[in-house]
Amino acid sequence: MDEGKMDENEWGYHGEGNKSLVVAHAQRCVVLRFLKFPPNRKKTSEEIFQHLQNIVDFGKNVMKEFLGENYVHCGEVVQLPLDFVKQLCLKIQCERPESRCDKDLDTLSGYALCLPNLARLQTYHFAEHRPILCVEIKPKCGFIPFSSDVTHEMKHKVCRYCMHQHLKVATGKWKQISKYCPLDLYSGNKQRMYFALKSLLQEAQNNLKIFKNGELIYGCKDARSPVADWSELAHHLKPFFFPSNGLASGPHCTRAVIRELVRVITRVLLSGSDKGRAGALRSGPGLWGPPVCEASPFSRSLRCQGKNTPERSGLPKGCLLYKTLQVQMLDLLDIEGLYPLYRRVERYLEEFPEERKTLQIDGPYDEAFYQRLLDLSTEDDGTVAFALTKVQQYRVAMTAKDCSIMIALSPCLQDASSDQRPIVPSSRSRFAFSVSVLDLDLKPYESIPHQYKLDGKIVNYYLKTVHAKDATVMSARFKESEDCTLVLHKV
Ligand SMILES: O=P(O)(O)O[C@@H]1[C@@H](OP(=O)(O)O)[C@H](OP(=O)(O)O)[C@H](O)[C@H](OP(=O)(O)O)[C@H]1OP(=O)(O)O
Ligand SMILES: Nc1ncnc2c1ncn2[C@@H]1O[C@H](COP(=O)(O)OP(=O)(O)OP(=O)(O)O)[C@@H](O)[C@H]1O
Repeated sequence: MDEGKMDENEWGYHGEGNKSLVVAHAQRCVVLRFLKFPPNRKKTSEEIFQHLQNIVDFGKNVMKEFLGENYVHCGEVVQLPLDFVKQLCLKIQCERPESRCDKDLDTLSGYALCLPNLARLQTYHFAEHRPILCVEIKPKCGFIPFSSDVTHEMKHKVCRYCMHQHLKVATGKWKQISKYCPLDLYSGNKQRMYFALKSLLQEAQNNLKIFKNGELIYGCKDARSPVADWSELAHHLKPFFFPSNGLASGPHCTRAVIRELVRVITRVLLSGSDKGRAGALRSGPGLWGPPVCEASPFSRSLRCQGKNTPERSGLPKGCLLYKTLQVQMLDLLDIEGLYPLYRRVERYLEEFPEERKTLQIDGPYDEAFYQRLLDLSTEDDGTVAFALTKVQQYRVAMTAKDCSIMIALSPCLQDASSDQRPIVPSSRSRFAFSVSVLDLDLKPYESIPHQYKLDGKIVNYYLKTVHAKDATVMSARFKESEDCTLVLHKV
């Protein structure tokens, strides 16, 4: 990219989250990722450069080690002409969802991250001419805390995502409770994964997006987004999954196309032999939480039908979901056990503020930082060193709980042999695919008190409202509900 000759007309709005905004180049397979800030909390250019460089270093030295070379794209920090950034910001403003406009794109520093456009496969510089389908999933936390520091029994039964759903609906973030439960997706059991993916398709929230040739075709921007339209989605997907047609339109076609999509995504998620050192994190079997979340409609249904609890995670060790889960499980103590350790570090820093640098709270995220993350001991010897290791592990775990997985699928000819990428078959076609992770920005040290408060809020809300109601009406209602008999298809 020639940073000297930037033209805002060559770039278009691609998407954004809470902390960054992404624009994509119209022809080349690159995106620019800018930081966003609340209007009156601007940072200096130097701070922004350092923040972006930390993101790159953390990706290179930590996440690539844990998740594997091929899944992680760190990109590079680029300096752009300020005029270009200002014009670009004006150009894209009208496309931003209202709910994200509480923060402004950083137009003052001129710094951004330049990354491959993961919605258009991994060819870094030039767009492929083949059509490309890309599914982005933000799977969230895939396990139930196993820490003995957990004080609310409910946290050992219902996963954080399922509990949080109720608070999110109550505060108007989303309109309805999703049937998606991360534990189903991370189960490695094809039927549970199938159910999880279909639930995401029914209620995408910010956990699922689908792009066709780099354009968003499915997924909601905020609670005001129109309801998901499967027939429209199937219309987009039909040429990918049933290229030679022969399938009439209508509900039957829609179901068939969605089924194919879910099967292909399940297969891709279970694939992978990429190397990574997440295995170094594997904790003993006793440390694994229960394999199901009691709030998942899938497991409720099994219980209702008198069937056994599904087995523990059957994810293949090479797959990205497995590795991501291992990193998430660096949260060994749960926020309840971690918070007092954070306070210990805080007290130390209050006394010795100059030590913040030595403790690598704000980086550098180098090899030494990575090595310290591998110490999984939970024996507290009362030292600041122990507290710091757990704090840093927690931050990394939280990062893995909030990252997204991008799956890019490109149809390939039956006899294609030149394609170096792995292939996934569907009933009527085959796809070259790639899997990547995005949003691997290390969670800030400062967010720990917020996490602590939010955790209490989520659990208390769930206990007060949902569970109390559950206890009285749920058992009766569920017996009558059609949810009780899930139809399990062969996958
Ligand atoms: O706390 P959670 O689980 O709600 O996660 C936040 C996400 O909400 P979600 O529940 O996925 O809708 C939230 O996503 P949205 O802004 O709601 O799309 C952010 O990803 C936030 O991370 P950060 O503060 O921007 O670094 C996320 O905060 P972290 O907890 O990961 O710091
Ligand atoms: N390299 C990339 N290629 C293609 N699309 C990308 C890339 N990076 C980000 N995106 C898109 O931009 C969106 C926002 O990016 P990202 O998730 O990194 O933002 P964020 O503000 O850090 O998120 P969060 O709200 O989780 O903090 C993503 O959901 C994804 O659709």
